[in-house]
This record gives sequence, structure tokens and C-alpha cells, in this order.
Amino acid sequence: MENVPTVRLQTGYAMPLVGLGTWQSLKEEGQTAVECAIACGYRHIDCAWMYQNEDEMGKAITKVIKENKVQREELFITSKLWSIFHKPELVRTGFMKSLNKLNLKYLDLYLIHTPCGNKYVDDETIIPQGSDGKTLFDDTDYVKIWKVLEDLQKEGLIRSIGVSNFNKHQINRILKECSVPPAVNQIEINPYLVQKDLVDFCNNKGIVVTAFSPLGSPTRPWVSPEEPALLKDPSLEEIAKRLEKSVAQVILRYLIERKTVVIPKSTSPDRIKSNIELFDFELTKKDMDAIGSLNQDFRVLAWPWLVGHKYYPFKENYSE
Ligand SMILES: CC(C)(COP(=O)(O)OP(=O)(O)OC[C@H]1O[C@@H](n2cnc3c(N)ncnc32)[C@H](O)[C@@H]1OP(=O)(O)O)[C@@H](O)C(=O)NCCC(=O)NCCSN=O
Ligand SMILES: NC(=O)C1=CN([C@@H]2O[C@H](COP(=O)(O)OP(=O)(O)OC[C@H]3O[C@@H](n4cnc5c(N)ncnc54)[C@H](OP(=O)(O)O)[C@@H]3O)[C@@H](O)[C@H]2O)C=CC1
Repeated sequence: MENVPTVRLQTGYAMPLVGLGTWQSLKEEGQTAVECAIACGYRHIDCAWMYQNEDEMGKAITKVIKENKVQREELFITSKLWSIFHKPELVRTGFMKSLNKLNLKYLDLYLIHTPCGNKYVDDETIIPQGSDGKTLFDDTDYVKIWKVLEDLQKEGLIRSIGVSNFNKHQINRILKECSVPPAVNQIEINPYLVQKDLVDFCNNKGIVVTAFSPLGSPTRPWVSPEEPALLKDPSLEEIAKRLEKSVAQVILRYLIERKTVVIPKSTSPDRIKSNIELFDFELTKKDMDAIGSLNQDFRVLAWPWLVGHKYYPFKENYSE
């Protein structure tokens, strides 16, 4: 089995170009998925406190290391600070909860999951709401959170720090007001949301971009039949048929050729295996352009409960 190619982060650490997504990978099924992924050659696992499965992810990681299937140093483990831990005094708490659940001594990458904070109620209340049904916001400035992440990095608890769902303006503020630049911005990207401007911006600043929901998140809980179904797109089906690859492989290859890291989620052994078999073919410029032209600026994850938040990143003409 060949090693998956990596990209070098600004911190000097290597990040595998393909990782396993873990949102909605529930409990034992999620644990088995990680073990299967490691056996298939994955070395990068994308976790988050918000996914409520870091205990199981930790069990799987501990097991594969204990069984000598892989060494800790070979793995690249990401987690993310959830929005309810945005008060500066809660950032370390939120981080330690993930580190302990994952049963690790350090994380390879830790991201601020979203620039928008929510009020902390308790650990079970992931999206807190008031009695009127409205989401309870916390307006802590993400720059203050970033400075705590810098401290955790200095202490050796995190190798690289980054952001997720941040726009250009928000990244620029971190670049101007903080000492450590973000190593990564993890954002939604797929052929229906190509994000050319933000990817170009990040690349120019030396920030590696990770594409989440690369397959269009077909089993998101709020999916509706009126919404475009990426994996059934006729143009992608034509390219996949011609190249004798799956539509998912064509999409993931397209994203890798755009120099983004991909983190497809799967708990199916066959799909886990095929989603990493991306390095024995290339797409022509014509195919790349055709795939890029499918853009509809369609977001599967628009974070509707955060609309109206001071730092909601997807509003037009964003300003603070
Ligand atoms: C999706 C949930 C698991 C649904 O939970 P629940 O059934 O308790 O309902 P509500 O949370 O009250 O949801 C109300 C309403 O909004 C829809 N919804 C929820 N999240 C989204 C979203 N991200 N984009 C679009 N629409 C969304 C939900 O389907 C309901 O619609 P209807 O009223 O039925 O029409 C939810 O609790 C949840 O966890 N949401 C967040 C999930 C999420 O986005 N997580 C981050 C993604 S993974 N990232 O790293
Ligand atoms: N930072 C952030 O805010 C966010 C980060 N993420 C991260 O990105 C990861 C990926 O995004 P996600 O939204 O899960 O969605 P994806 O775009 O990765 O799609 C996952 C879905 O596609 C199915 N699937 C996987 N492989 C194939 C295949 N080869 N052919 C057909 N269907 C396939 C999976 O089903 P099955 O399991 O049955 O194979 C699953 O239902 C998340 O799991 C999470 O780690 C996601 C959202 C937000």
C-alpha cells in the first residue's frame, strides 16, 4: 500500500491530502470506520467535539496504535473547538475535552469550528436556544480565541492551529492582529460550491484549504428533494464512466488537483477504500474546466441558526 501524498503546512508538518470525515459516523459504526480506514491507508482523521463521537474515535485510534497497525507519529488527527466554548476561559476546557476523549497527548491540527460563538449552557446543549426558540449567541471576538490556541500550540499540545468557515476578512484580521498565521482553513467545497476566490486567497497567504462535504453531504439530516444532488450530476457521471471511476472519485480527484485536502465521510468499507484510490489517474484541463463550470454557489451547510450573528461569515459584503 502506497502512502497518501501530503501537503506541507506553514508549521513544517505534513498533512495527508485525504482524510476520513467523521460527522454522523455514529458510535460503534464510527469506531469500525476508523479502523477500516487505517487498514486502507488513511492516516488523517477529521474529528470535532460537535460530532459527539470523539470517545469512539479515541477508542479506534488507541486500538490501531496498540495493535501496532500504525504509530502515533504517522497519524494526523484534527479536532475543532465548538461554538459554545468561545469564552476565552472556556477555550482550554473545550480543547482538553477533545484531547482526553481522543486519548491523545497532542493534536496535529486544532481548528476554530466557526467564527460565531454560542452561549455555554452545558455539554449536551450543542445549539442553545432561548425560550423564544432563538439561538443564544456569544459575541466573543475570534481573535481572542486564536490567542489561546497560540498558547496551546506553544505548550506543545497542538502542532498546527487553524480555522474553519472563516471568510477572507476574518482571516485577514488574524493575520494582522496575531502572531501565528492559520495553517488551514476548512471550508465547504465541491463542484456545486467551488469557492474560487477564497481558495485563491488562502493559497496566496500560504494557508492550506481543506474541502469539507466534498461529496455534497448527501445524507445531511435536512436534505430536500428539490436541492441539487451532486453525486447524480449527469456531467460527472459521463466523466466517471469514461474514466472507469466512480463519481465520488472524480469529485475527490478534482478537489485534489485544485490543491485542496479532502475529507470524505464514509462508514461503508467499500466506499472508505475507493475514496482514497485517487492517485492512479488524472483529469484533463477540459474535464477540470467542465467540473468547475458546474458551480451553483449552493451551500449544503449554511449554518442557518447563526444567521444574524455578528460574525456570520457568509453574508454578502461582510463587515464587522
Ligand atoms: C439537523 C439536526 C440534527 C436536527 O435536529 P432537530 O430535529 O432537533 O431540529 P432542529 O435542530 O430544531 O432543526 C430545525 C430545523 O432546521 C433544520 N436544520 C438544522 N440544521 C440545519 C443546517 N445545518 N442547514 C439547514 N437546515 C438545518 C432542521 O432539519 C430542521 O428543519 P425543519 O424544521 O424540519 O424544516 C440539528 O439539531 C443539528 O444538529 N443541526 C446542526 C447540524 C450541523 O449543521 N452540524 C454541523 C455540520 S458538521 N460540521 O462540522
Ligand atoms: N468544518 C465544518 O464545519 C464541517 C466539517 N465537515 C467534515 O467534513 C466531512 C465530510 O463532509 P460530510 O458533510 O460528512 O459529507 P460528504 O460530502 O463527505 O458525504 C458523506 C456522505 O456520502 C456518502 N458517501 C461517501 N463516499 C461515497 C461514495 N464513494 N459514493 C457514494 N456515496 C458516498 C456517505 O455515506 P456512507 O457513510 O454510507 O458511505 C455519506 O452519507 C465530515 O464528515 C466532517 O468530518 C463536514 C461539515 C462541516
